[in-house]
Amino acid sequence: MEIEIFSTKKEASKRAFDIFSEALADGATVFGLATGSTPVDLYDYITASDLDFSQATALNLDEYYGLAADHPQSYATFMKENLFNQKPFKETFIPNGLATDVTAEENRYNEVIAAHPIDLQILGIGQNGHIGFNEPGASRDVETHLVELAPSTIEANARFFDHIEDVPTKAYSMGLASIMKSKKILLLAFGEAKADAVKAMVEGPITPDVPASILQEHDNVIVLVDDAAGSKLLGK
Ligand SMILES: O=P(O)(O)OC[C@H]1O[C@](O)(CO)[C@@H](O)[C@@H]1O
Repeated sequence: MEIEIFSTKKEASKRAFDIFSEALADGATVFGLATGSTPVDLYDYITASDLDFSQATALNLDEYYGLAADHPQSYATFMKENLFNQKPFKETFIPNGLATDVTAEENRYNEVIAAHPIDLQILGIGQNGHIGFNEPGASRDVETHLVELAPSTIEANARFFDHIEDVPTKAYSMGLASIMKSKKILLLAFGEAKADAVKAMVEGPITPDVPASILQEHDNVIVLVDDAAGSKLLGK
């Protein structure tokens, strides 16, 4: 794991943009993308750039169960508003939140991932150490699956909804096994609320209690943090 610490979120996001651009220039064609507040500045840099993704494929990590793609809080809508409307990709994939045949949807999305091996995966991290929606206790062997969201995740994401009761309690998510297949991983974390999760991911034992800690076993991971998120790392 390579860790880089920046004074501000903006500087870290600019570095993320540079890594993204280099990957594209080096021939990457499949990008794994994340939602949430973390990658928004990166997406702003991308939409303001002249990078061309018309030959590229995007695969998203997760989608809320029960939300239609055109629901205002769906991750499909988030991606359109923050990236795809301004920067069209050749093709984009995201789990179908309305799919009620869970096994069929898990299999469908696993086939999508198998057909489009991810060159560069962007990740955020939850305050409880989740990546994608792989909550504490998640098995490292699982691919796309329907997740029961942790109460702390529902609370953290309530800020995007009018009422906490509106936050879906489940989501389809790529599994840890799917994420670990990505050729390169770029994880971003900003703000003091992420400091404990970052420390546990980087310096703690590899444990299902901190799903992101499995990234210590991947040989091509870059972690970009701001000072606040990196404040508990040794040597800080
Ligand atoms: O970036 P945020 O909003 O802090 O969320 C943390 C992570 O949790 C998720 O919302 C769950 O997948 C990710 O999209 C995000 O990277």
